[in-house]
Amino acid sequence: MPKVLISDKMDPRAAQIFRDRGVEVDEITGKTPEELIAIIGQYDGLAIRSSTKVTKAILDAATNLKVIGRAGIGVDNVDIPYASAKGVVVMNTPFGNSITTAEHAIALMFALARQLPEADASTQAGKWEKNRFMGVEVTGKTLGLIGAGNIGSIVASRALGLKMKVAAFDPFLTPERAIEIGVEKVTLDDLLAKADFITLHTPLTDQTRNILSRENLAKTKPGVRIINCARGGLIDEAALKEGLESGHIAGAALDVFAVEPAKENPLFGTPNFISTPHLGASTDEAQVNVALQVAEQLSDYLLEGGVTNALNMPSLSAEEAPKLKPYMALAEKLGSLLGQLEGDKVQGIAIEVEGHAAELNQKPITAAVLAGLMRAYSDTVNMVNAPYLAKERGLDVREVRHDREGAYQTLVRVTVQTPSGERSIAGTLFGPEQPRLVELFGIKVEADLAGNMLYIVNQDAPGFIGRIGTALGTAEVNIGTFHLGRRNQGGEAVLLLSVDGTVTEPLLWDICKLDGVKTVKLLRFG
Ligand SMILES: NC(=O)c1ccc[n+]([C@@H]2O[C@H](COP(=O)([O-])OP(=O)(O)OC[C@H]3O[C@@H](n4cnc5c(N)ncnc54)[C@H](O)[C@@H]3O)[C@@H](O)[C@H]2O)c1
Ligand SMILES: O=C(O)[C@H](O)COP(=O)(O)O
Repeated sequence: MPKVLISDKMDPRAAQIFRDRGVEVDEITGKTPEELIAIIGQYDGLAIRSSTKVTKAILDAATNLKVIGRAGIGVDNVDIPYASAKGVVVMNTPFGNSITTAEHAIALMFALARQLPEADASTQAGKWEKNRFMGVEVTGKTLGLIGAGNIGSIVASRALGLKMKVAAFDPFLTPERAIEIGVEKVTLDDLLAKADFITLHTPLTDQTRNILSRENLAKTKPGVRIINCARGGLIDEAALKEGLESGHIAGAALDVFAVEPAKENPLFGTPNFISTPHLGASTDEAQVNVALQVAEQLSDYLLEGGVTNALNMPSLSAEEAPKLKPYMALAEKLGSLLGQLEGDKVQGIAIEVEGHAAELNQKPITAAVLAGLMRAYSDTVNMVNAPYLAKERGLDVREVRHDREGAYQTLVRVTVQTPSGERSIAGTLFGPEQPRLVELFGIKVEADLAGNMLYIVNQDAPGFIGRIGTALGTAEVNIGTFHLGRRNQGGEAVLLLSVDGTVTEPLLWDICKLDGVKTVKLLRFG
């Protein structure tokens, strides 16, 4: 039974789903990194929100970890490149809290427009300062949206409902999508110049870090009000404070901070500044959504191999996973055969699919070929990290999908480029889940790739098979299966034998010395 740790506070329904699906679950929240390191080794899955920082040290200690699920959107608390290198899938729940966060941004916009927190504090202090709190209407004002993805577009729809104009800066927003969501697509400078309110909805990346820098804040319209419910680090907090103090910025509301938890922050106490403690996703509805989703996603992966909303692996629905499973087994075996025969000589690889295989998601097939190939020289490689390791090695990977009907109902062909030229092998599925090699370097064969096998290239000649049988028999090595193929009569032939018992180095040498033998190699398949 796989075992999952929930390490951040989550709706209790998450734990219930794990149990109902047959996954053991522990809820241990509020641990220090050291405490987490001490226990993480026993878990196959980790369910988190934003508090748990999944660092290199945690991942190094997580020797059984297969998947991390973020009940929420932002995954900047997870070292994704390192998780990928370790073969750990990282998933999030990209839509579960979008409405809630968009509503928080709108709430903060109103709080700024009418100075609600200050008015509340003053009233409850018995001051009744009716003339102090003069607000602004939002109707007819321009809302500048930085980032028009899931949350940004929901904010836009709410703002349009409030009769605001919405101008959006988002380099990835197409003109068609801008029309669809009713916003004007503008440059950042345009937005800064015309927005009465600015709201941020981008992830924190190298491009967005400090997007509201001192220089850009200076370009904003006098009296602008700024809202950030996305990520700390998008705004220069010191420059924001100065802008508020000078009056150029009429108000700012931050839900997120450069350093969290923000126990101390230079902005605290600044006039017209409102803060909430990263509450964007904190509604009953959103927390139920993300908790249920993360528990289902992690269970799907751990129990069935289904991959949803992964950030470092192609998606694979729980429905698709069983169809792809035999193909991934075939692909892994083909990759493994080439890895064992060609090893680190491989410079490029092409994975072609035809027939039934061409109707499926090709990414997992490719990942399985790469994992099999690279396992020849790395035992930590798996389907998650194989594409990354291949890229790191500078391996040129090509995927080809053929519509044509070939001799087989379904076929996966793998061709590697090596300094001595191209080498190609192909496999199919028999009946309907049995991986079978059907072509080996241009020679038709029909072989299961399983257990210990001997690969022998020889000159086709009478009596050769008898001599191999005698050599193995003398060494008390039993032949399990026997597959033979040849280019033409008397030409090059390939022999694939599955063997029981140990094939020693001296035995390999004895076979090597037999008349007509060109190559002998011991292969192992899992
Ligand atoms: N405060 C909270 O509790 C809370 C809750 C949920 C999400 N978030 C955060 O909100 C942010 C947005 O979430 P989302 O679901 O809308 O993400 P999303 O991926 O759907 O949208 C992000 C948008 O930012 C755009 N973008 C990327 N780089 C940009 C750049 N350089 N300039 C302008 N736009 C750029 C993208 O094109 C995309 O449209 C994320 O950072 C997420 O972590 C915060
Ligand atoms: O990215 C998110 O989903 C939000 O930042 C929510 O974070 P939380 O789950 O810690 O509230």
